[in-house]
Amino acid sequence: MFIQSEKTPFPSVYLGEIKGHTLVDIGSGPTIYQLLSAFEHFQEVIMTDYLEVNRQVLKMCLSNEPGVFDWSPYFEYVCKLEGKGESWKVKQTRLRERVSRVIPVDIHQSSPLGRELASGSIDCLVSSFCLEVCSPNLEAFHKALENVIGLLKPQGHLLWIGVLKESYYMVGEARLSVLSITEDIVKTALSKAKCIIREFSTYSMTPSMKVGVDDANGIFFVWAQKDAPK
Ligand SMILES: C[S@@+](CC[C@H](N)C(=O)[O-])C[C@H]1O[C@@H](n2cnc3c(N)ncnc32)[C@H](O)[C@@H]1O
Repeated sequence: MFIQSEKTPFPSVYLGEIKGHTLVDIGSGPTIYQLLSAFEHFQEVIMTDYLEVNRQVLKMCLSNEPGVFDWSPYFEYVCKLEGKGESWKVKQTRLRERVSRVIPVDIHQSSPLGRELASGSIDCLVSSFCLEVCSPNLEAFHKALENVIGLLKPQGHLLWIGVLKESYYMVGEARLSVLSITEDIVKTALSKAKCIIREFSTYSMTPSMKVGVDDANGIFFVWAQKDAPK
């Protein structure tokens, strides 16, 4: 899934309001599109996934091994949006250099990154289509968000993309269940996880995007900040 335009998502990332040392992508899957703008504002980027097979694909992609998916149109498009006249190849090389590790994650553990990264140590998290897809019920979804937010420093940033009112999606012949969530559910979960919403926007699926691989209604984009302890 790739939706990025002049209006969505996260214009603040382009303005450099969100920056720091470490950016961690939670549940990266085998994809890198979700980092193409945000990574520029951090010195170290860490990608994560639950599945070893996805971590292997990412490592192959980052070391430019033959036969990996061609992300060049995505790089080209993001370079165009950023409007700096930069070559997509330069950006691609920079991303490869900036990602220091691809490590396991389990959002259902109280320390989702185990011993690799301690709670309260991260400046910014990105996560796309992971929490709602990997949580069996609402209680697990709330808890997973709390676990993930626990990784952030006080006032650390969360850049979160998810799907609204989706109950399934297809991967080949396999029909995978998704926890169907609404905008209100996302906002309540953020409040329970002691986060302040800085931006919240939604994108409705157009009829042309409804091609039978899922029953999603829309996408949400959130920029939230972990509340500092009083
Ligand atoms: C729908 S994919 C999203 C991948 C990618 N972020 C994207 O935007 O396309 C969900 C990802 O969550 C991972 N996942 C599954 N169980 C998980 C868990 N318990 N904790 C963290 N990630 C998990 C899956 O392996 C998968 O790569």
